[in-house]
Amino acid sequence: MSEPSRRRRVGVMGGTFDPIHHGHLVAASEVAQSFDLDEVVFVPTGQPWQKTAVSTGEHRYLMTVIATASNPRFTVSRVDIDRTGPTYTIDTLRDIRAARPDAELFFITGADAIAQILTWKNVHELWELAHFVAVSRPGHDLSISGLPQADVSLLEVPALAISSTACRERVNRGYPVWYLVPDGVVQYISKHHLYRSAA
Ligand SMILES: Nc1ncnc2c1ncn2[C@@H]1O[C@H](COP(=O)(O)OP(=O)(O)OP(=O)(O)O)[C@@H](O)[C@H]1O
Ligand SMILES: O=C(O)c1ccc[n+]([C@@H]2O[C@H](COP(=O)([O-])O)[C@@H](O)[C@H]2O)c1
Repeated sequence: MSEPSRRRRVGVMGGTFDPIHHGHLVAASEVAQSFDLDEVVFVPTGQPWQKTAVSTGEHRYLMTVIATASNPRFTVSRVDIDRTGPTYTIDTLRDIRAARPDAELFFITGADAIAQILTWKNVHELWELAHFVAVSRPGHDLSISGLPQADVSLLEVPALAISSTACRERVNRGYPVWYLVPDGVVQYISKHHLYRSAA
């Protein structure tokens, strides 16, 4: 008798990625290992409605492509930057599911993002579309109290105290971001003069 075929397991790493840094990449890599994922799709936000003054979607998309290019399991989706209006994860997951109807989805968030999830649009429908994996992040308590235990997992990942905000501020002050972000992203930021006038 043949074994039932295993469903493809796909991680979805949503973020503004302004810029993408090694904290994002380590989080995705650790979840891929722990949850036996076949692919992690990085999805740069289009218009993140809880943030202000972000770089253009094209800059953030291209930096994400550069940062993930060397990992054969990492891909990048344009679904959020190509959709007009504010970015909601409910739409992200519906679009990713439409493109991969047979896949089991795992949405990856940091401790700070999961703490805010009850403010997200249609939060109670999110659990039907994906399993959520909340990863540890320095400076943030990792807790899922108040969230459905069966739909959210916690994962401790190597602590990288890096944020996009700190990277932007460093560039703005003329400090290096080598080794905080991938080398190609350092060069992209320099080539396009990102983060120079406003952090
Ligand atoms: N160093 C990190 N360790 C673990 N998770 C992280 C880390 N940095 C970001 N994340 C998670 O990655 C996702 C996308 O994060 P985002 O693109 O907003 O980066 P950020 O560094 O938090 O940006 P900003 O400083 O501009 O708010 C979120 O779920 C966030 O919690
Ligand atoms: O769906 C929402 O209402 C919602 C509100 C805030 C953030 N999110 C998602 O959370 C992910 C991380 O967002 P951010 O703003 O921390 O980069 C990203 O995929 C966002 O689209 C989603």
